[in-house]
Amino acid sequence: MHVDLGGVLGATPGVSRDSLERLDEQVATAHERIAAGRDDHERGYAALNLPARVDLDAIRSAVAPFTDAEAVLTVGIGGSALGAATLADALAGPDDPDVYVLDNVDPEHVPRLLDSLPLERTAVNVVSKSGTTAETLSNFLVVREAMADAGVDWTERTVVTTGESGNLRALADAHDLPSLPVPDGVPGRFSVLSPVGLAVAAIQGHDLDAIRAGAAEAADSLSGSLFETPAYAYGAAAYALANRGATTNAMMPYAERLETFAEWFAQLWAESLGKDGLGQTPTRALGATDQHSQLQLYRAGPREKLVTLLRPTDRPACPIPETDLEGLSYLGGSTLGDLLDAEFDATGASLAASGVPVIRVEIDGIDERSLGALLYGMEAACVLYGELAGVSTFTQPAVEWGKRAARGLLGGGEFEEAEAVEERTSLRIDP
Ligand SMILES: O=P(O)(O)OC[C@H]1O[C@](O)(CO)[C@@H](O)[C@@H]1O
Repeated sequence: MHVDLGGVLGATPGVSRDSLERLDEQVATAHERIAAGRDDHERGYAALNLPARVDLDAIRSAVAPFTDAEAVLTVGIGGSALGAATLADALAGPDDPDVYVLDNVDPEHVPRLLDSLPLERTAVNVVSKSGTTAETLSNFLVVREAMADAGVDWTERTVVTTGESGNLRALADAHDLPSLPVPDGVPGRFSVLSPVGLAVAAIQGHDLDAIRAGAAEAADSLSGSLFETPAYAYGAAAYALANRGATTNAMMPYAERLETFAEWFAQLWAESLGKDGLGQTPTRALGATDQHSQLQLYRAGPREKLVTLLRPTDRPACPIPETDLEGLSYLGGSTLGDLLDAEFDATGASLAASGVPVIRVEIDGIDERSLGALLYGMEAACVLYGELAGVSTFTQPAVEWGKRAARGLLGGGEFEEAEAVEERTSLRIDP
């Protein structure tokens, strides 16, 4: 992962070179804290040890029964789905099994998806760290029943990734299902480089060692200075910009294969840093598509955005045929890759021209090694940002209120939150 901060110097809000150098003292202190957390394999920091600790052979042997699958259905939500989906969408090859994700409980979508799948040749990858998440467990019960109705033995088609306890662990043990651990001390949104994110990549036959090697390279690059560590440069600059008013971070990859990465990044950034009234709101965009929907706002709207432009430097070409169409001949003979790169550079310059802070992030290509480095790099950037902001990066207490309310509404116990839902204020306008 290569990071260019040129687009934040002199922007509004922006960060000067001097400020970055002053901030680098705090980065050195934060890095010591992160290194100490890693040395003690402390909760949260332990995620940054995964390249050295993940057992790739265990993943490969757990999914071995499924490598002939025509389809892979991941049943999980949040960190238990987005990492696997990011790797699957980025690395998908023409001969890979199709990958689907059930990370919502939509009563129309779920049965429609299940009806469309070859269930007897589908691998079900059910993932939940807690093993108690309502959406994941209810979806899995629906999937299990659909398989039974289709005469398919779900215990032959299911691999489980979960914690040491919980419903899923009990189910896996009761039916002797192939299962993988969610490593202890690793929050869901930081678990892509564990079995949580790698099981599907293993079923697809991707090079897990290359993913790990890319992540290990990024781990080795962590040092006490943002001027030597791309991940820390990104985290520190984003933090400094948020303090100066850039409270939105628009993650804009210029590659279709990285669109799901922007979703993964959104959970990482939002759930880790959104605390104590602080945080930077991640939004998702896609280059060049959203130049034609969002760019107007980015350039001429409220000055509260950082735009992160992400691209692979090595990408396929796809020649644009010569044409004599009026005003288009300039395109003939170049490639879609050239056009997309020109759009990337032009959009960066257009934002800079209107003083909007831009950070350019480049990866060598869209391959296992580059993805490993990018995912690890952004995790380390997030941990550093959290250290600088003084927030507890590895917890997400604010999500529990809604879970208790929903559980109470469905008769799953007495919860004051459920009563609060009933007592909500309404000002309903009917047609
Ligand atoms: O893996 P689990 O325990 O099912 O949780 C899924 C997701 O739900 C959250 O706990 C938020 O509700 C996320 O942090 C997590 O990634």
